[in-house]
Amino acid sequence: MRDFSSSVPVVSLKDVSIHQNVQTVLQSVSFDIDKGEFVYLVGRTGSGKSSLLKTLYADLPLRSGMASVAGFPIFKLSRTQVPFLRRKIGIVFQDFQLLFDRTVAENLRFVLKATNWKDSSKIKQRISEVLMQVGLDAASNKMPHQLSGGEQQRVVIARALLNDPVILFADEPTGNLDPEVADGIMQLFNQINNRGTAVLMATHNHQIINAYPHRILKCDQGKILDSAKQSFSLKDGV
Ligand SMILES: Nc1ncnc2c1ncn2[C@@H]1O[C@H](COP(=O)(O)OP(=O)(O)OP(=O)(O)O)[C@@H](O)[C@H]1O
Repeated sequence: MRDFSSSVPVVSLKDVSIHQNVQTVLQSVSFDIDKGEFVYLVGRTGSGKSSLLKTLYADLPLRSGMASVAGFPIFKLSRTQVPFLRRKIGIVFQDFQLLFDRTVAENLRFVLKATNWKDSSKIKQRISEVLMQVGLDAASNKMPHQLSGGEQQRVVIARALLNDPVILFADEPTGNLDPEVADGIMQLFNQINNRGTAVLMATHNHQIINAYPHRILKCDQGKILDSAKQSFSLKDGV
């Protein structure tokens, strides 16, 4: 069992409400995620998983409650602060969102340049490190369409790792993949987690949760249930 007691949580929510326009999607949300923790986010379609994740990476404004992510207070976070928050976190979506007219290396270089990396030898080295980490060191000069779906997802994960994030937010990262490919991606997330990066992953995939058990947060009727505090059934709405 790892000791998380001495560290400040990488995510801390106290009495937060999650909104989509005028709709309140989740209320009275309070939980912490510690450094290096792996947490699943489950719940039926429309229960608020993506809205919660979007709030945490400042794509949806937080309008009530106290929350910090990677050391940033995100209540009314100003637009100018968002890029600084995003440098401390990694985001992985189900649909890969790579730039399809550029090579893998150029996709990664684009992000490093946008986050103020200047030294071209350091850029090259970092690209090679993250591609190695996701098992794609030979794919640097390939175009995304020359890669399989699983490989494209690995590039997206490599991209999320570029700035050495304290937490990865992943929204259904295995949703479009075959079971074996999804399993490989899960193993990769676990390796990344074992190196100390926290993970919050929204998923509907029961098999994955059973194969790789971790703490579970469940969006349920406008509230969050936390497996660290109470037991609940996964059958309904995962
Ligand atoms: N862009 C949007 N504008 C307005 N309402 C939205 C928007 N996106 C989601 N919603 C609403 O917010 C609620 C929560 O949706 P959300 O996408 O967070 O659920 P989810 O649990 O991620 O669902 P899924 O498993 O299908 O991805 C739903 O009622 C949905 O209709």
